[in-house]
Amino acid sequence: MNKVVLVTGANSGIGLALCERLLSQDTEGLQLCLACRNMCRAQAARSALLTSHPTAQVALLQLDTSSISSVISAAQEVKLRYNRLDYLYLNAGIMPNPKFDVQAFLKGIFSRNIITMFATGKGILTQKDSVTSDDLQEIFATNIFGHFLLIRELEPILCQAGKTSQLIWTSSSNAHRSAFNLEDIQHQRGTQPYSSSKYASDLLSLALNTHFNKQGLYSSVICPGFVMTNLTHGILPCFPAFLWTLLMPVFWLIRIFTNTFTLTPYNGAEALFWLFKQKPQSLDPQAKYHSLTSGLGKNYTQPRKMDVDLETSEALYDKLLKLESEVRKYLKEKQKSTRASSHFRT
Ligand SMILES: NC(=O)C1=CN([C@@H]2O[C@H](COP(=O)(O)OP(=O)(O)OC[C@H]3O[C@@H](n4cnc5c(N)ncnc54)[C@H](OP(=O)(O)O)[C@@H]3O)[C@@H](O)[C@H]2O)C=CC1
Ligand SMILES: CC(C)CCC[C@@H](C)[C@H]1CC[C@H]2C3=C(CC[C@]12C)[C@@]1(C)CCC(=O)C[C@@H]1CC3
Repeated sequence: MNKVVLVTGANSGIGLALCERLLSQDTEGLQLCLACRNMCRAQAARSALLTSHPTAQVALLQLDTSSISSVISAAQEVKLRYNRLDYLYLNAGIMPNPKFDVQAFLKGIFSRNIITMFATGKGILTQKDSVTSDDLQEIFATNIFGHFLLIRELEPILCQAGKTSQLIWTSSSNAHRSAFNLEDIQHQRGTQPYSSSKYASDLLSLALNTHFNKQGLYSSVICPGFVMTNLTHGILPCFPAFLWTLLMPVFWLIRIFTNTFTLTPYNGAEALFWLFKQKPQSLDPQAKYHSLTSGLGKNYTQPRKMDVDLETSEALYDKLLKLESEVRKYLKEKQKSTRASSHFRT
């Protein structure tokens, strides 16, 4: 039986690099499913993967993690197509409207915190969030809640007797407890919705382990390091892509001091790929697995304890369950009113 691997946000960056790496190690024994919001970009990614691995099984799935109805129909489709799901990579993520604080950056360069600043981006980035058509904060909906709903919908194939499945979150070193507030889990009020959403994924992963390990479902969190992708290019919009490339020698230099500058999607996918090869029972639920690249360009994975606790993770889990039931109620009402309006039209 081939293992089924589903990757969200698989059409570019770290997600696509992971798919490439998975197929490079095992073309025959895998059924890869690229879950993407844009089917043209998904098709292009599939073609690229099939060019280097012509015999691979690569399927596409339309999934917009920021949309409740899209998540629910995508999950239905997965359950129809597959009777097992061995790995679910929760990788799709956004950091829209980032604001880079040049002053704080320059101050950071001449401070003791320079390494932390380069490793985590702490203190130099803020974002402006928006609201989705489901009335959720967009970053929260895309990076965490859509994925939570997906897991809940896929429970029947993720938790099967006698089998284990793995959930693997692409989190970030930018996840900070200080950006997260249990009273405002969507981060409606602050200026760091990205950091808050990533910290929430760290907490949620811990809670999922508490609730699902007995049923054979395990959750882990990774940090890809600082990788040049569409997401990071958006941070300095005045910088065209070629200028980022010109900065590469500077980044290689910085890498000597902080091995978190993985820089390429291939390197950033190291921990995602490493987790694929591990026994889930051997993993630490309180660790974040970091993709790291040494000054000489060698990739490796290192676990580091997360700043999370069981009590907060449980509290977040309860809030997400509550939001889930509200959202389902809202969806039912929306469907009822669309049915009624189409009835009147006919
Ligand atoms: N690059 C970095 O330095 C770091 C990245 N990360 C995380 O890594 C993950 C991958 O990002 P990265 O590869 O860097 O950036 P990319 O922008 O290249 O990849 C993000 C992927 O997520 C997809 N996506 C975005 N929104 C949605 C949505 N609503 N529904 C479905 N898919 C969606 C994008 O699709 P589309 O092409 O259609 O936009 C894209 O395929 C993210 O979770 C990010 O937060 C974490 C730490 C550092
Ligand atoms: C010479 C200068 C133009 C260099 C600027 C560097 C910064 C733009 C980057 C240094 C560390 C980076 C970083 C991120 C974004 C870009 C930096 C701030 C992230 C916050 C991107 C998203 C993440 O999830 C974590 C990254 C940590 C490091």
